[in-house]
Amino acid sequence: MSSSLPSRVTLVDVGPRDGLQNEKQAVAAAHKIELVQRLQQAGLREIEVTSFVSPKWVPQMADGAEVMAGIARPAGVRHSVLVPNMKGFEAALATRPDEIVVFGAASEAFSQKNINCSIAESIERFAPVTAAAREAGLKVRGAVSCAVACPYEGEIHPDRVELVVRLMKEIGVQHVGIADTIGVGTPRRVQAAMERALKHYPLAEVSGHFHDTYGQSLSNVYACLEMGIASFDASVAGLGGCPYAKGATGNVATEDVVFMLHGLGIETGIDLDALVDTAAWISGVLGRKPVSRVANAMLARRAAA
Ligand SMILES: CC(C)(COP(=O)([O-])OP(=O)([O-])OC[C@H]1O[C@@H](n2cnc3c(N)ncnc32)[C@H](O)[C@@H]1OP(=O)([O-])[O-])[C@@H](O)C(=O)NCCC(=O)NCCSC(=O)C[C@@](C)(O)CC(=O)[O-]
Repeated sequence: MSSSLPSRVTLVDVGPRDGLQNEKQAVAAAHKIELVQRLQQAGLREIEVTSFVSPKWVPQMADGAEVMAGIARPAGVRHSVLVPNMKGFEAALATRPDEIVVFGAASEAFSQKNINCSIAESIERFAPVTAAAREAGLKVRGAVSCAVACPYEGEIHPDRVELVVRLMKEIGVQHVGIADTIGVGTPRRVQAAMERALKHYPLAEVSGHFHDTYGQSLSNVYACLEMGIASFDASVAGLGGCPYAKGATGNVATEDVVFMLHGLGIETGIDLDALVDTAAWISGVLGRKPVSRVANAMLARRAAA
């Protein structure tokens, strides 16, 4: 374990994709485009914009091409999109993402529910996608869902995380994101999963993706910082959930992570006030308050001033 924490951390805001994919109400493409714009203005340099999946499975992401076409593409900001297969890749490629994300799972049952195939079949699908993306000059990230536990199978052993990580490495995936899909992970269990990823990928190419269902996500981010991991997914206003993990709440809120990191003296390049404005804005669009403790605290303090 590293003795000092990283001096700089990269946050990937997954709010436009993971955050909105599970919304019951229709969210206009124009609002998604504005969300990306506001995140960029708040200093986010990595944004997961949308996914190119079946609109029958995830209707909320059916406007991926429109959203990608509508966003500004300033230099220095990386825009990623989720891709499950070659059909998704071809649609994604036409929108010029900087990065694609193939998404597998350490649980067979979740793989079947989420992408309608086994883990082995998913790797077979990801192999040509990864090769084509790299050929096109795009970076390929891999997400490993259910790295701690699965909503259908229960606890997942780190051996199973390592297996998927190794298979992703073998097909040329360049980065792995270790995901606690249902947010039951606690620091030592998350570290155990991360250790397996670090057997196959360097520190700079491993990230954490923690849902906050049981309120553990910030502790898990901290546990990973102690290992030297310096990249995390987070979702503005704590938006989100996965349609195939019922009851799972959103990712750790970006504002909460930024507040903790800045408190630790770790740079993010993110303007917390502007981020809180964004959290308030998108929550207003959705007709509710942000889930983020930091956003609510800062908004209450502003209102009282
Ligand atoms: C993977 C599939 C497509 C397989 O779905 P399938 O039904 O097995 O696919 P298929 O190849 O048999 O095709 C069936 C139909 O889907 C169409 N199709 C096939 N592929 C595509 C595509 N890419 N885009 C658009 N359409 C597509 C295809 O053209 C055909 O259309 P039809 O002839 O019936 O009209 C489906 O299961 C799916 O779309 N699943 C969506 C899963 C998803 O988006 N889940 C949420 C994201 S993952 C997540 O949130 C977890 C993560 C990453 O955040 C980390 C964590 O926290 O765990």
